[in-house]
Amino acid sequence: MGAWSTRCRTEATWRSSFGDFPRDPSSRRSAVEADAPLLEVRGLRKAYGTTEVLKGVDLELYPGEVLGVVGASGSGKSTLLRVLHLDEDAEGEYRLRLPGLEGVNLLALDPYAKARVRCHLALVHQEASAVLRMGFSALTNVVEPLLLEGQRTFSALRERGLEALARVDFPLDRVLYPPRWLSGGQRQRVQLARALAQGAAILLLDEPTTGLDLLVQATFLDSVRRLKAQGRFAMVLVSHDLGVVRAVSDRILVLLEGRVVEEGLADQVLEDPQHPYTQDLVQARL
Ligand SMILES: Nc1ncnc2c1ncn2[C@@H]1O[C@H](COP(=O)(O)OP(=O)(O)OP(=O)(O)O)[C@@H](O)[C@H]1O
Repeated sequence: MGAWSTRCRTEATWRSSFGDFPRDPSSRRSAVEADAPLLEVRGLRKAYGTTEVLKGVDLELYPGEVLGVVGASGSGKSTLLRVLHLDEDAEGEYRLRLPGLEGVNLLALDPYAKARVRCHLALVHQEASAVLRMGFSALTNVVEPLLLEGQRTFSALRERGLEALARVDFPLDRVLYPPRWLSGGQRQRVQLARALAQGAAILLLDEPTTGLDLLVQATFLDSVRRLKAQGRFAMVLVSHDLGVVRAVSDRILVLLEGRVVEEGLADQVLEDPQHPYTQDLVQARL
């Protein structure tokens, strides 16, 4: 089997291959050394026509950490997430330190191989319709990755979906509602539950709290923090809101016109910003 043909190991396939799914996800990633990046990007370039939007971005994401990405409107944050989710072609190197993918530059894979790798990556998008099927129920949306993997036992799918939804505090009396009947916060929880059911290693969050009222934002961020504490995912969080980024991020990366201009521990970047743009950003928030 070529490296590119690696399959995601959701709970269902894990059980059939290895017995009980490990409850502590860190044991599931024992192949990943704690001090080595889970995700590594080098010299990432992305252009639309003649306009270069990402101009040589380097970044690392370590197991269990949350990397916050901030920057001005148009600096390339969402483009970066789309490239990380393998939705866009780009130049450079992008590696995931996961079994079967060591040494593989994901940007060089063909579309079919990218689709297989994508099951390690999950998106939570400001616009739920970018991730969810708005006409299907919340529960169907959550178990869809398992269906695509070949799971057909209704009771097992239902149990797995309900478990994922409960884990992110989704109201279980609404699991049969389609997303268009749900509130913004509930839609974001469905996306989180889907990522859990999928067994993704990396969660990519694009402005996940934009448009939510403050209380809903706070409870959503609590769920994200809990998933982080449980070591469920490593996460890249894009937000224009420094408060949101500070609430959950271990490190922060600042993008300006497609380049990383500052990077460091969250407290360090926010309390002692070095680049004039970051200084303005922090100042503007005070
Ligand atoms: N599909 C596309 N075709 C052409 N240009 C695009 C496309 N997608 C994004 N761009 C351009 O790339 C640049 C970066 O866009 P991107 O959405 O990544 O920025 P951003 O930092 O996420 O901005 P915002 O905070 O406003 O969402 C913008 O100038 C945008 O117009």
